[in-house]
Amino acid sequence: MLQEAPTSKASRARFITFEGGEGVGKSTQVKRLLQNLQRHDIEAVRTREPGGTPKAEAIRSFILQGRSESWGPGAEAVLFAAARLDHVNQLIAPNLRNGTWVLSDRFHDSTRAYQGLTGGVDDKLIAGLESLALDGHAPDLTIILDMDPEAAFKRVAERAIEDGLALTGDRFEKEELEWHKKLRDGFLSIARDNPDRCVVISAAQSEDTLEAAIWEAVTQRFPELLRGSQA
Ligand SMILES: Nc1ncnc2c1ncn2[C@@H]1O[C@H](COP(=O)(O)OP(=O)(O)O)[C@@H](O)[C@H]1O
Ligand SMILES: Cc1cn([C@H]2C[C@H](O)[C@@H](COP(=O)(O)OP(=O)(O)O)O2)c(=O)[nH]c1=O
Repeated sequence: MLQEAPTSKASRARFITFEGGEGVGKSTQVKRLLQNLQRHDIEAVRTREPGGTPKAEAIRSFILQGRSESWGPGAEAVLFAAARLDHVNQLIAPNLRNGTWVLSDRFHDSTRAYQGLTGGVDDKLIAGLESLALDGHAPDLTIILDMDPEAAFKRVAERAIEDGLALTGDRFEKEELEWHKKLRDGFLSIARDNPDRCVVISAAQSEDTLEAAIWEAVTQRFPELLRGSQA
């Protein structure tokens, strides 16, 4: 009978998540990290939350259009977890099993920060939803992009003007500045509580400088990348 070769720790596919407030540059940096990994011959995919699978994208539209707002943060935490469960089962776990690295623009820390620490949902409910939805697939590394929310909004507005785009804003982007400051503190407290998994990087730098800082954090955490040892 054929036996699967054991995957060595050095060659195991990694799951990396990006977290932080609105407009700090997560999507931009997820794309850049994907390219950097591919340049090092690492198979990788990028995805996002809420979303990543057709069912989770349906939940994303429902929430971000504001249709669940009146249900309150507890019910919204359940909806985000339902989307996550499908995302983990259908996309994240199968890719990791096949040796493909997964980069996700937001993941469970967003529920913890938005619905839990900022929205006031009980920690026990958040923890229960987390263990249900993750099913053992905690990220290997979480990059938290940190920035003063006022400066981030200014940057997004300037970029929108440069690109001739209208600023719209979804359900959460419309919250007050104080709320966004609390959210920032929430992400920083998650980083303090999970020092082995989380790295905080200042997002108040150019896209290129930030990309280099993220690459340094990723290669420090996974030195096998520089040895070119993905089996
Ligand atoms: N380091 C940066 N400096 C200046 N502008 C940036 C930087 N990173 C991203 N942007 C711009 O800010 C806006 C939000 O970036 P994005 O990557 O979509 O953020 P997020 O995914 O965190 O919401 C975009 O217009 C993007 O081009
Ligand atoms: C994954 C997740 C996202 N969210 C919120 C954060 C964002 O406001 C929104 C996702 O919208 P998105 O447009 O992806 O925001 P951003 O570009 O800032 O990442 O959903 C939660 O409140 N809880 C969650 O668990």
